[in-house]
Amino acid sequence: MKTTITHNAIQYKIDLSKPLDISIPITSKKVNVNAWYIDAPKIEPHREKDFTGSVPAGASTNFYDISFNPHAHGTHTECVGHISAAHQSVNQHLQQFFFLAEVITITPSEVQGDLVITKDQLEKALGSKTPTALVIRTLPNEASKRKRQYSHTNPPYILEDAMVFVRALGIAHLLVDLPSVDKEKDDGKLLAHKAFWNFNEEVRLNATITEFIYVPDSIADGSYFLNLQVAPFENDASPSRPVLYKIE
Ligand SMILES: N[C@@H](CC(=O)c1ccccc1NC=O)C(=O)O
Repeated sequence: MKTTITHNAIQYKIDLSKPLDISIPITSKKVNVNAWYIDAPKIEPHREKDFTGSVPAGASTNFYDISFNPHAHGTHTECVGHISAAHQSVNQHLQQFFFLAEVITITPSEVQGDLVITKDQLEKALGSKTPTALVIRTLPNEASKRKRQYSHTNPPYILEDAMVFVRALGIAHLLVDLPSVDKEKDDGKLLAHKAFWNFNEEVRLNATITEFIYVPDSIADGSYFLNLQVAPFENDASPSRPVLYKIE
């Protein structure tokens, strides 16, 4: 199923029958990807006194309760509500779902014992491109990233001036394969989050950060259309399923 998209007076062809899903699903397994020092998600039959919501247990339907944390347990998209005192819901602020996106690959560099993504690396990878959405795949890119237990591992993160550069380019949606764009233990500074949303000035309410994506090696760097939607929870963050379509 092919379609032509006209965007800023340019025509792009994509094939809707060839979606490239870059989400990590949420399971109740111990090996579910995890960060921020909490247990695995729970997905289990609802239980009342003499009722278990499971067909094998005798119920007419499967009727499962789910308990998870969007920031800790899989691909999720967040808005400025993640760091603001005032409640802000990603479901309210993400109101368009197709964006021109660029996939880039970065090997974080070592700075003072941390692995970081620098402005220089982003500048080189993007060249003259100014997409609305930026998808960053970091190297190494083992498939085990989909199951990694990140707590206390000090994963790579994005430097503040690199994020100022992202904002200045007008990138409204940033997607990364890391648990956070900031250092795991930073005493709450959250410099990259704040730079991205322009937190101390005119806040970019409609801008989003998607964390815990996984971009398989089979997806080449380059330009795509991105379909980005969240489960409609009214919360700062919600599980999401970013899907790329190669521009043909
Ligand atoms: N680095 C922060 C913590 C943090 O960033 C965080 C904590 C819990 C859940 C998500 C977090 N950041 C996600 O982007 C701190 O050390 O206070």
